[in-house]
Amino acid sequence: MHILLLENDPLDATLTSVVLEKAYNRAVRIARVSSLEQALTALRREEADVLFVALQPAALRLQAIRRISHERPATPIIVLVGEGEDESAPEAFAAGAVEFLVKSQITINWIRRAINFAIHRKRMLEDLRATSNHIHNIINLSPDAIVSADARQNIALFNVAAEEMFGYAAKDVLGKPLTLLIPEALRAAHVGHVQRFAEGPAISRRMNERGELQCLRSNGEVFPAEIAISRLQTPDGPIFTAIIRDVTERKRVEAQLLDLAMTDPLTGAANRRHLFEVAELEIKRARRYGRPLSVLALDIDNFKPINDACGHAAGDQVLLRLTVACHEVLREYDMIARIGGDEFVALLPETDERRAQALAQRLVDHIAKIRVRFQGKELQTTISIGCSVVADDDTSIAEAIERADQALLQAKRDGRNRVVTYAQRGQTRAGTPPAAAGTGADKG
Ligand SMILES: Nc1nc2c(ncn2[C@@H]2O[C@H](COP(=O)(O)OP(=O)(O)OP(=O)(O)O)[C@@H](O)[C@H]2O)c(=O)[nH]1
Repeated sequence: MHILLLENDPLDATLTSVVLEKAYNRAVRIARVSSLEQALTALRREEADVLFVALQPAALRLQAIRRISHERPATPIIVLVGEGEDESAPEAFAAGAVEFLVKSQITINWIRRAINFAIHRKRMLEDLRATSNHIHNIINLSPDAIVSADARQNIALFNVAAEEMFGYAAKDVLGKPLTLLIPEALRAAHVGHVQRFAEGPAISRRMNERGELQCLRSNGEVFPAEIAISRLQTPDGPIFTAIIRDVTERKRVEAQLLDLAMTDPLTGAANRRHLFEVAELEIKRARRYGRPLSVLALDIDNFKPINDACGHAAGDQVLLRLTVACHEVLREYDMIARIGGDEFVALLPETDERRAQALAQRLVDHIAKIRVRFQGKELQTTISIGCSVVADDDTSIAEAIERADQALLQAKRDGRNRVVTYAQRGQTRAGTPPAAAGTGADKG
């Protein structure tokens, strides 16, 4: 056992040394120093198992404890004080001492127990400090924001990821209300959530069914986040810790994927799958309310020569412009889908045969007037359209599209740039002839 004794009263130093030697049957090495600097020099040369600090007056003693525990955090410090100095114990512990003895009360057993306790306690404190540093590092390594709030819902912990996510420095938000991180409109609901959680039996859970919440950055931006919270009971009341994941990017990708799954990448029109999904719902709605539903099958006339003469890129521009033209003529609740190379289908809710034919004719007329500019050239095209109405006994939209296709073929045979409507019993009925395009058509 190696003990360092920092004592500026030589007589007391001798008395303490005698007790220590007796306590350890002389199996102890005691080094005596009388000033803080000497103690530090001795400790730098050789670590002591225990350091006794018995300096007088109290201020000198306190200063020594502070400095040594700062510079030599692993050294267990036992404070020795004179009679009547008991009240200085809390200060000594706060400064870093682990044990406190009054000189006149020292006995052999007492000092042995105090040394054992001091060594043990110091080790525990060191372990605690290492664990706490470790946890602190993990918290700051986390890519998710970790934010704790005290019982009054003031921010008590704000990790590095939280600083980046919310745009605040930890020092600026510690002690501030947690609601700082919640959009104003949701603050009351949030406080309710936390209160219900505080009163409930669970110690950890996701914030709501989907664990999702809207959060607020310092620049006012609202972002979606996934949140899990836990509650820790402490003597000062509960502490709530939230792990917050910014899901903005994930949501964006999800929306993009959803969009990709529903749309044709070249034109942005709906794709076949989406058309069929929407058509199924529209058919149900039309039957339930006894409303008409029509489909148009559209195809560009002589599209191949455009591709052949001007290249595929020029053809793509025509397809794109055709889609835009459809949106210009059709109503907001109509749907236009690209189902093949230059084949489109329009789904027209609340539209009977006459109105479908009129809309189709407007589309044919509109397209005929459009000129698509491509690399200094002006491309002109026309379209042909076949119309059909969804019949009561149709099992899917495919049957109505099939009939519209037959009418479309007839339109092609009749000379293109026109509308033909499929009539019952396989008949087709021509719409407005091309010569009269743009005149006499019902404008819907
Ligand atoms: N630029 C471009 N062309 C495409 C695309 N998909 C298909 N095509 C072309 O579209 C043309 C389709 O031609 P068809 O519909 O068979 O014939 P058409 O020349 O339009 O003649 P009609 O339909 O009889 O009036 C072919 O040349 C295909 O190569 C595409 O994504 N981009």
